[in-house]
Amino acid sequence: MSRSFIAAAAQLGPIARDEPRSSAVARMMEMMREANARGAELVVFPELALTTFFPRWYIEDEAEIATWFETEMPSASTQPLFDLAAKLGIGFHLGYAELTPEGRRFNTAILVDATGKIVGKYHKIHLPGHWEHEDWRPFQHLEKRYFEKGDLGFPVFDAMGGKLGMCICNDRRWPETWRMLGLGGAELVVLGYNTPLHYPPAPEHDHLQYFHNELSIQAGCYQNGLWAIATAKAGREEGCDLIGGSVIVAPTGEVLARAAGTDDEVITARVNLDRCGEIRRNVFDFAMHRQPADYGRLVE
Ligand SMILES: NC(=O)N[C@@H](C(=O)O)c1ccc(O)cc1
Repeated sequence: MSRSFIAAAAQLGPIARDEPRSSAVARMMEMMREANARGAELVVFPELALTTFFPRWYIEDEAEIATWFETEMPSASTQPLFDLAAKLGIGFHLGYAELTPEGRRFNTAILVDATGKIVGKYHKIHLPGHWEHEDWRPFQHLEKRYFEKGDLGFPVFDAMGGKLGMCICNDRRWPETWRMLGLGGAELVVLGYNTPLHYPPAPEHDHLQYFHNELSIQAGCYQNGLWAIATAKAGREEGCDLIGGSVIVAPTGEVLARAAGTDDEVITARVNLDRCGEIRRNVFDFAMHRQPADYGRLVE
């Protein structure tokens, strides 16, 4: 497979609380067709792409919590997306809430190859928010309540003629995420996010949400010499505004494509994995310049 290909971020607008998975999947299939018509070989969908962002609600009933989770993948409602991808010969990345056969709950992302086969899985490690209902918040962010911390580390997979890694939403703000993926040899990191515009613990930073999104992704790309495709679930979802700003970023840190709105929107750019060398053979040649003996405090 060529190491230079067109890739797409397929940003989703809001998903209503009562919107069935089949509807979200139909919207994603329409965007997959558009991406394919624009020559894309890889489509990146957001975090928790099959439902509304349910961690904004406090739920005690275990049976009700379970309704937001997938027990199999592909499932009956996602099979059409897998079938279309295989028919078009296009790979994709998808985020969803996973309930394992052992009863464990993860915020999960998968990588699916051009034949419709799952070739990689990641469980979100940096879970933001809180565990219990907090009255003072206008909406909750209960990822710590509903998900276990990921147990798979930061794996890197052979795909698209190169090395691909994944992270999810809050992970993108942590330099350690990008460094772990970079050290693992990742040439492209794909990720999805659900980021509220209003940040209740520090509302004075609300106007910086788009900036901090790009700052984190651009720094991660440049400092590790890799590509990123970052896709939002965006728009006013059940009264909560989520940022858009999906981007495709080069190893130089340059933004090559950026979503303009906060609804369903496909953006594309050519990704040439060989361009990682522009950075990895120069300023961030890890073997030549990195000094791990002096970084001990990082893992204390
Ligand atoms: N889905 C996520 O991981 N979202 C987080 C993020 O974008 O970092 C996030 C943003 C704002 C909050 O108030 C809480 C969590």
